[in-house]
Amino acid sequence: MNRIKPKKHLGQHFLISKNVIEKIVDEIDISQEDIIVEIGPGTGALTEEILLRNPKILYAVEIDTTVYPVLEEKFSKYSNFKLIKSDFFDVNLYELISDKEKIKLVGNLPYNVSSLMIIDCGFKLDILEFCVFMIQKEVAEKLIAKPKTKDYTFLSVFIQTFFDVKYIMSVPARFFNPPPKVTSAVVKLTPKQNIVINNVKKYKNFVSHLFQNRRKMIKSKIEEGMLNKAGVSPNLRAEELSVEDFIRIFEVVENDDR
Ligand SMILES: C[S@@+](CC[C@H](N)C(=O)[O-])C[C@H]1O[C@@H](n2cnc3c(N)ncnc32)[C@H](O)[C@@H]1O
Repeated sequence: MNRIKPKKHLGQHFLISKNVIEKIVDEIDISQEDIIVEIGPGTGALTEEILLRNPKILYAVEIDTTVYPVLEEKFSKYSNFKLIKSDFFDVNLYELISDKEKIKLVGNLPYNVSSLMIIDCGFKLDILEFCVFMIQKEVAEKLIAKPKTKDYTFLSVFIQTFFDVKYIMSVPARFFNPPPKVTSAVVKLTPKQNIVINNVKKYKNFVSHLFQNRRKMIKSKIEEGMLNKAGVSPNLRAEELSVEDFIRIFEVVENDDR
């Protein structure tokens, strides 16, 4: 492990606490039928614990070419370990499974792109069983934030529309090498049943638009007639709307056939 010098630009902070690693993997609740995709295995700290619990297959997607030999050597005896030598954003998860199969997506995410990776999950709802991620605590707090709080942002609404979010635990910086500047947290995201939004991309742009100039009343962005139809007061600000309000307004706007 120590042969690899951590690379800051790839967000490399390797987990060094066996206890934390075990707790994360406990959350994945691995069975022999599981298809697991790990984002950013690094030198394989989480990977090893996942493989010890014997999933059907573990795809580990890593961008850093220098860790490939380490991973290949360390896990050569595991026939269920597949290293995908790629940027996660270039991987088509749909190609890794057959009909009706689902993926447990996990990882100690690179913090510089963690929000983008989480948002990306909103576009893969139909194939995700759940996600277990280590992220910055401040991002985790956004994921669980309620309206009228400072943490309630675009990310809160977008993710809470599609996922039940569970805050598993905070993880202090000393459990990583090198220690990140911030405290971390483990979260579990489980796709909701009965999601009514079909056009996720449009919804994402819609929520993002309403959060621009978040102090402005929403009537400056959406016609009052539509807000009334959605049963939402036009004088409210985006940060005061519930997730259900966002969904209702979106549906009214979508179904407007003028
Ligand atoms: C925080 S480290 C976690 C490493 C290891 N899983 C652990 O917990 O010790 C993040 C890992 O993600 C990798 N990574 C960064 N950007 C990536 C991307 N776009 N696609 C795939 N892997 C990426 C980094 O090289 C690094 O190995």
